Amino acid sequence: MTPSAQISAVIELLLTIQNQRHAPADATANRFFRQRRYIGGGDRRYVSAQIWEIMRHHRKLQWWLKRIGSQINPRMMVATFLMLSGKTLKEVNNLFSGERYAPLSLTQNEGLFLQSLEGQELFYKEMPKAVFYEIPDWVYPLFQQQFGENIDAELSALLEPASLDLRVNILKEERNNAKEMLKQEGISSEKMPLSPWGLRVEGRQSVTSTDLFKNGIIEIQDEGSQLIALMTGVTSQMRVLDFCAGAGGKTLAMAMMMQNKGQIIASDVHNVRINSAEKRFRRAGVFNVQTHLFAEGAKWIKRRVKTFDRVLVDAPCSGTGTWRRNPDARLKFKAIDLEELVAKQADILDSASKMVKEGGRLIYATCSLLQKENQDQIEFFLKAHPEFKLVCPDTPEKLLPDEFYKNPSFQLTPAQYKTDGFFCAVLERS
Ligand SMILES: C[S@@+](CC[C@H](N)C(=O)[O-])C[C@H]1O[C@@H](n2cnc3c(N)ncnc32)[C@H](O)[C@@H]1O
Repeated sequence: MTPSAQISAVIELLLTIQNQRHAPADATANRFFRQRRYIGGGDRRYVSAQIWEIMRHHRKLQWWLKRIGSQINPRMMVATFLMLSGKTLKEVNNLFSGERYAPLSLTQNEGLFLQSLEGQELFYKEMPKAVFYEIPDWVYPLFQQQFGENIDAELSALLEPASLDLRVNILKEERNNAKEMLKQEGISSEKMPLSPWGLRVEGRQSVTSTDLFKNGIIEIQDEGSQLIALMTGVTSQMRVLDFCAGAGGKTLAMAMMMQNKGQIIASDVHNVRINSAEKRFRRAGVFNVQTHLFAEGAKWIKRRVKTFDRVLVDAPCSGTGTWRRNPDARLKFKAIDLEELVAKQADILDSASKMVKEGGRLIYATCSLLQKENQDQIEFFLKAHPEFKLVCPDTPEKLLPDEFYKNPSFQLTPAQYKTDGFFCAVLERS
């Protein structure tokens, strides 16, 4: 593709993402490229990288367009992004050439608007902080409350691209060997500082095409997510319920901790997720897990009251802790979504807690950075359930780093731990 045709594709994809507001941007992008097989690998990478950057600076680009008095549309978003990334008006004019496969030529007005951006950068000192950090206005005070004077460091880290984290499946291979095998497949990695199973990959690599991945020796899993599995303290004698198992990321890690023994039930309300979890269990050689799909009005819970040693609630949440990976999610998040999520989490916690046997543990986790979904949720639960109390993790063999044994809960943040943002609390039924 010519550079102009690439820019045309960026504009078209941005428009498609905007028109499909309810779909995640990466899913829309994948569909977009599948329907345009003529876009080769190199062009696809270029277009994806540009879209990713535009999504990461969406609020700032809109702010600039308003400031110069221009219409806000995908074409001007892209042109503005090019100008603020260091291109001159002449270079942008050349890209918007109006020739075959190129974007239409810039109108006189568009040219004037863009001219006023010459010499400017994406960041501007007068920008409100919420714009600067790409946070919805209503969320910014919640982060202020959460982070206090660390807010700038935390929100800057939330703007950085996330690392690619892997968990080695020690049912199949030791971490050192997996690291070597990965290297032989051309992928360098480092041992993670916190998880005993983790490898952090340098740069952007396609690990899913490696033999290690295909043979279930590695899984993609953020270090914070691995720590949540560790906080459950599951062992091979236990009966465990993963109440919101989704596609089974934490179930897999717990099955490994249990050395494929004991019993895990992985439940969820979404069939598609359970199906993909089952495929992952097979690939990982995990056979101590059964799946369960929650149906409306099921008696399933009643029959299993107080029967599990450990119940993990990895609750549906705002995903604010994963905003490094999902720049479009932050643009779509509404106050009403948060209220609904908080109510749903309380409901799920209440149901799941019934299944914990006496002396057993309930582990609550989210990938949220918001107090309402985390600390407040636990406080609310404890008031309604005096039979539960917060306890420190009892993970055997010192698998967790020392600092985590001293507290019944943690809040991980990208700035502090270089993980996604995660909350986890451990509660015990007396
Ligand atoms: C954060 S995700 C779980 C991720 C998963 N544990 C993992 O590690 O890959 C939350 C899950 O909760 C499920 N969920 C939503 N409402 C639920 C409910 N009422 N009961 C059980 N699961 C629910 C969602 O379908 C989603 O898969």
